[in-house]
Amino acid sequence: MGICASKNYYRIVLLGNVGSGKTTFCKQIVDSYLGGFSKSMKWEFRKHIQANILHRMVAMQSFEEFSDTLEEDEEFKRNFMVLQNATVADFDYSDDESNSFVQEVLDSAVYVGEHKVVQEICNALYLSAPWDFKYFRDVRRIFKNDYEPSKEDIFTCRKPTTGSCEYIIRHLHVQAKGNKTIRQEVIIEVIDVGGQRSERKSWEKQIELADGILYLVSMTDYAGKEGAVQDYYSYLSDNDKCNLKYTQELFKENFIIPKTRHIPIVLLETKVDLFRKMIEDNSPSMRECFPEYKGADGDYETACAFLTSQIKSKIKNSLNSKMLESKLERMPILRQNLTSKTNFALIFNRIWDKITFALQDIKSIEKYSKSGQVRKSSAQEMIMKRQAVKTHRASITDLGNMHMPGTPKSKAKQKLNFRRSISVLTGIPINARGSGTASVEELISGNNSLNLQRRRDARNSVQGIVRSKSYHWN
Ligand SMILES: Nc1nc2c(ncn2[C@@H]2O[C@H](COP(=O)(O)OP(=O)(O)OP(=O)(O)O)[C@@H](O)[C@H]2O)c(=O)[nH]1
Ligand SMILES: [Mg+2]
Repeated sequence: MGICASKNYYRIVLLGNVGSGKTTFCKQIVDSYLGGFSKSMKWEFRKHIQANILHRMVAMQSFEEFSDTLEEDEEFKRNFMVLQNATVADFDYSDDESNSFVQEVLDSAVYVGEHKVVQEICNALYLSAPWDFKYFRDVRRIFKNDYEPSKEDIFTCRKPTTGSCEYIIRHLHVQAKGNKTIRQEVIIEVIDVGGQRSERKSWEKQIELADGILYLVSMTDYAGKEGAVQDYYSYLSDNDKCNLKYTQELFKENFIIPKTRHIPIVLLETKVDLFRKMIEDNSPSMRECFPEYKGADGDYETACAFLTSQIKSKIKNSLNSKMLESKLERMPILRQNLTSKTNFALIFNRIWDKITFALQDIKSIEKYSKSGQVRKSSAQEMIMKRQAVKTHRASITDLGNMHMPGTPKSKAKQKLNFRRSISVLTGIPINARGSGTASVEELISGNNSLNLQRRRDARNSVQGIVRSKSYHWN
């Protein structure tokens, strides 16, 4: 019997600094569990996507090359003025397509967006705000009368959260244990809140009602300059920052406050895709940001481990209880690119594995700490059990990869267990042969040759739409 045997309704609150990916996580939930994005939601996204691009274009005036072009190129200037009027007047340009001004704005956006000087600025700034600049590669598609945002556009669209949103889903939790596959249906309420300082007043209330916390940290925050409000969050107030120091402080605050003490916390490091690119391009290099960093340039694995230890070390130094020391040691850590079009139900199943582990573990941590002992981290326990496992990284799961820590034998076993879970979640027999065969990697990516309808049927039979109390987008 799993630990959830006596309970099947859980409230999980998503916490994390601004832009850490809380809402993106929820978009994946809507897409995989709640029937996808409705027409009205897509319409809202369309407006935000277009507005974000226009605001970016107008803000480019501060670049010298841009203002030079404005002076020299009459046509460019005329088109730019159209966009400036549209944003200054906060004109709802996508509301009435028959309006000639609407068409003018759409045409001007394509003209300016595709201009060489704009494209060059975008390329230079890309990694500072990929969620906005990515769209500049596609302005012709986006500024069209009949533009309907793709799933990828929606996952990329940035809109800061105000208030809170609840998503209630039915998830079939599948775990492979030994030779058995354990299935348990759980109803999970996922709560999304805003990360801005002005929004964080509501966190306390949400924490009080939570069974567990999924705490999100954006790995790209390592590049944020101390004290500076980064360009890419231009909507932020002076009190909000996106740099690692601030992110660490915020996590520490929430980790040590009495209200979260007895609540299990799972750490989800997000934007691994961008982080990998930034590390590989040395843009900026880890050493530039942390003089004490000893890893080689471009070494992604070492950079990941360093970042995680930075996040943990800040808390470690301010703990004064055995209970919290154990909790930190044993905190499950996950990594994921939240914008990927992977099969989110499978990813979520792995996340839920960790949450259930943490739910169960918190009780044993409390029991242990009463006797004055610190429980070893789960990885350390594993090391003791299997001498061959040499690194504490065993507790970190890179969700998007088939990253299996441990010895070749234990890896093979984990892979088999994982295949077994997937088999239940997708309805595909583990030993499927012929055209129905799909590798684990293919299943994760949702990219296999299996009949789509068959996959959909299988998914629907194990997951059910419950409801969402509200959305941000309609
Ligand atoms: N490439 C990439 N982009 C991501 C990832 N997670 C989030 N983003 C992008 O980061 C931006 C911010 O994400 P949100 O989900 O809105 O962040 P949030 O935590 O809800 O922010 P607030 O509501 O302001 O607290 C969005 O444009 C996302 O597309 C990721 O894993 N990879
Ligand atoms: Mg949000």
